[in-house]
Amino acid sequence: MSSGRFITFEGGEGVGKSTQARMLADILRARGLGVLLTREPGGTPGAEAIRTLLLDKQYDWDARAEALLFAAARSDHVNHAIRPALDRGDWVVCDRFIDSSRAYQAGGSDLSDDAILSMHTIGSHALMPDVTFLLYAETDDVAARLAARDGDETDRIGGRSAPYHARVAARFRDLAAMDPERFVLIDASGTMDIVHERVWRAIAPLLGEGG
Ligand SMILES: Nc1ncnc2c1ncn2[C@@H]1O[C@H](COP(=O)(O)OP(=O)(O)OP(=O)(O)O)[C@@H](O)[C@H]1O
Ligand SMILES: Cc1cn([C@H]2C[C@H](O)[C@@H](COP(=O)(O)O)O2)c(=O)[nH]c1=O
Repeated sequence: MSSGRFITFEGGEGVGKSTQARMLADILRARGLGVLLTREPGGTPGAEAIRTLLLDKQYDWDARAEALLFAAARSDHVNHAIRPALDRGDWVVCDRFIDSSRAYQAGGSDLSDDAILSMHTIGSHALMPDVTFLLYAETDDVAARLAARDGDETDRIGGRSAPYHARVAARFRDLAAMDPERFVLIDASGTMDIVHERVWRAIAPLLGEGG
């Protein structure tokens, strides 16, 4: 019987997911909990290798191949890292998961949500997070953060057009509206500490703390 929780961070490029995932993992560890901090695509040697294939601009995957590669990476990650951690009773804090495939591969292209979820059922036994934080912020604020972090560099998916990323953002919002029990919307504007406080307020009750 697992006592750990599976927490995911979702949202568009550069909105602060990795930062907030790390801050949440730190505060959970400080309370003596076992925590796996991980990311997608990636989190295992095999999935990190697939990440390189997916993000390298030299490859021209079509939408279906791309969705299958994300599902294969997730399958390895779930079966070799996430599921074992949850079975140990650890908390899992993951930077992106299935909702990114639903938003980017289905929302951003012509694949259906059902197709993405079928791949997830085959690859990862349809594992879903307990809580998903969807971070959002003004495009200009995020662009400034990304420019400071990456300069002009983008990867194969991050470098797609503004209309593509707008479709992704709209799909994230739709997913959150369809599943309000699981999703927590987080205003990601303000300092890292202010955003962390918003995240912590939603998690603290799960630990019997006020938040
Ligand atoms: N609240 C914040 N205020 C200012 N800068 C921030 C804030 N949160 C994160 N950053 C900075 O913005 C950049 C992007 O943050 P981060 O890497 O956490 O975003 P991300 O959503 O994980 O990005 P990606 O989608 O590329 O993985 C980093 O340089 C980070 O230090
Ligand atoms: C898990 C997942 C990710 N992506 C995209 C989103 C980003 O552009 C890249 C890498 O993610 P990072 O947070 O910037 O490190 O991959 C995707 O399209 N589908 C997915 O399932």
